Amino acid sequence: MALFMINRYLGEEEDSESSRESRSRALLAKLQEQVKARERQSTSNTADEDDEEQRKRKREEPETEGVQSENERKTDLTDEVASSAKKKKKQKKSSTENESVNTGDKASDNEKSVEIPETSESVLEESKKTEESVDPQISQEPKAEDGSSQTTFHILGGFEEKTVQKVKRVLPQWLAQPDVIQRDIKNNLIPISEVPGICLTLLKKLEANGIQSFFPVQAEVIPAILESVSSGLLLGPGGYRPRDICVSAPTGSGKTLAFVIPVVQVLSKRVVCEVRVLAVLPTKELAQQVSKVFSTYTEGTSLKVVMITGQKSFAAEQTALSEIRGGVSHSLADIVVATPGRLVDHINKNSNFSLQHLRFLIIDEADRMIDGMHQSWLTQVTKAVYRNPGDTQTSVFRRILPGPITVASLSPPQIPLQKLLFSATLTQNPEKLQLLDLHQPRLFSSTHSGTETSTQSQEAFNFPQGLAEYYVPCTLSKKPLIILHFLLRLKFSPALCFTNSREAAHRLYLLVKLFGGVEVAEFSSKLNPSERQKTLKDFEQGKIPLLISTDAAARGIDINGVKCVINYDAPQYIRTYIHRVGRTARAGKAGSAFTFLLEVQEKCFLQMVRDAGSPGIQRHFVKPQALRSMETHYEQTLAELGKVVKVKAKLQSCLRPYCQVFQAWTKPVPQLHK
Ligand SMILES: Nc1ncnc2c1ncn2[C@@H]1O[C@H](COP(=O)(O)OP(=O)(O)OP(=O)(O)O)[C@@H](O)[C@H]1O
Repeated sequence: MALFMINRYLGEEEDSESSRESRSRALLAKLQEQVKARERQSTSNTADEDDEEQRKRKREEPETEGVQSENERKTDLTDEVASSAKKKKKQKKSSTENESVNTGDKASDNEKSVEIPETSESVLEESKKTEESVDPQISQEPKAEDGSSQTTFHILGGFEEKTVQKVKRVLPQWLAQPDVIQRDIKNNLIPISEVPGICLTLLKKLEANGIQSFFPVQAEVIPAILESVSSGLLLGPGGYRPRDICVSAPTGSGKTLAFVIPVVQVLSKRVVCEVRVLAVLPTKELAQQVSKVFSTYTEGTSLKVVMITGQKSFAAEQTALSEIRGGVSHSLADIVVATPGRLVDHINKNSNFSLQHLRFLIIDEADRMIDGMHQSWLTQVTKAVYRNPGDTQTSVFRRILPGPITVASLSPPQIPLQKLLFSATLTQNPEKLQLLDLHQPRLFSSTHSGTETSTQSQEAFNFPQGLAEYYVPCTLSKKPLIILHFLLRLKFSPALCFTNSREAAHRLYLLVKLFGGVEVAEFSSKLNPSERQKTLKDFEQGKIPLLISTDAAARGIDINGVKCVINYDAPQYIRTYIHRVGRTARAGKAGSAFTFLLEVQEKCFLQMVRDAGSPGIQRHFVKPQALRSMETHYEQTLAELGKVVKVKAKLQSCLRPYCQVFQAWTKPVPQLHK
């Protein structure tokens, strides 16, 4: 017996007219009977309503001239069937109040299925469909009077409307149930002496640097890292592998010290200088910042911190990393702070740079570092860590890639590699985290709704406790005026203002400078590293009350005393927003963030911020009268700016050929090979 019967639709011409006619009539008669029977059953009220509806529909249908055609009569009948279906649906609805959305949708599908069809064939098909969905009893009946089965066409690839069920996120246990870190810094300070395991030397250093108490993230994470080295400080028993640690805590909550303190303490017991800590950060500025903190806490010890970010020449970095003594390379660095690009360069081109003794791999701004994984820096690091040296036999230990545990794999002792991840916006995307190849990770997070989050479609993040968020409804032309109003009238300074591009930052910088009355500087990748460093220093020291920046200063940069962050251009991504506004309200202090929004941006932006778990963003409206007195001068400044920009553009086009010649001159001469 055939499993499927396939009926081919042969078109109207192919079908015999008479048999088709008789079949139609038979079925319609049957349907008519059933409809009447159902009508009798239904309550008079509902019948009245539906009749009225039907009459309305009929009135709406275009009047056809002449005698009513066969098709129209059939359509009327089909409508009757539909109306009876509706009645049944209404009855059902009233009886079961809490019917699911799906049921409702099916019913609406039924309604759709009785829309006026064009051919008699489709009339039959449609009426049959209606019957099937309305009443199973009726659906069994469409058979011709002679008892022969009906020809049915199964429409393949039809588009039925279905409500798509919202997919609930199911997070792995470690992500869904993290160790909770308190968000409120001020009320959860822990005196440094109360945190177990920290040596006296470090406690003294902390005090000397003005740290009396630990912030919540430090009080939780420092003991956890110290505990993970307790079963094998540097060299553990075979198979020993501590859990990797992930930390997701708000911006400015003190994550840097949370890894610097335990790592320095662990390393203070080392005998031979080898690269045991590698901290990878996305930008030079951040690497410099972290390197500075490491240097502060390693001062007075034999531990060496080396930064490889490309700020110095490759050769200079090579010299800082290792030296050759007695024909053998010796490491001069215990802690290496690097940017991914330069790190990969050293792994591939510097044969004396060894990561075979690496104990801690610190990935700060971890979500950003995962996104930048296209450079495959992590794969290169892992390869370098497990690269077997030539003298494997004579080596005290042999480092092999972790794999299935066997007696053989457990016997030789080896240094475990532990990953420490930090971010204010650590991703919960398991696919992305998979790239990091974490070992039994343990998460510390201040997103309290660990389990709730798992049911949300969007990730929730951490916002600093002291942050007040505002949005400023404005028009494009009024944006610069509002900035000037904030700085000149409301004295919102020091203020860090973000734009979405270098060009926008530069234009705004020129405009504010020409307007006068406020010292302003710009910060972007256009400046060279030393210029950037100087600008940040001047801003921090209060010499510049307004710094206009691209997202180059959005992440991780710790500038003391920023009172106000202004999003001149609304950020497109929630992560960018969180990092930008996180440049204020740091270390438990208060701060404000203002986001300028055009009317078209408001709805989406506010939704995005709310979905991300913002405690609340308020409206800050700037009255037009407040700006009026500045308008004339502003118009003049705009005209002046136009001239300046034109002159600059001309100069640039004139200078371009000279620049090209100069570039050609300064290009290194290719080496001639023999
Ligand atoms: N225990 C502490 N007591 C006082 N100040 C502290 C303490 N810990 C950190 N700080 C200060 O808090 C500021 C923010 O710290 P840090 O830069 O480590 O924050 P973060 O969490 O890394 O922020 P981001 O996510 O923006 O990078 C720094 O200026 C730091 O010196």
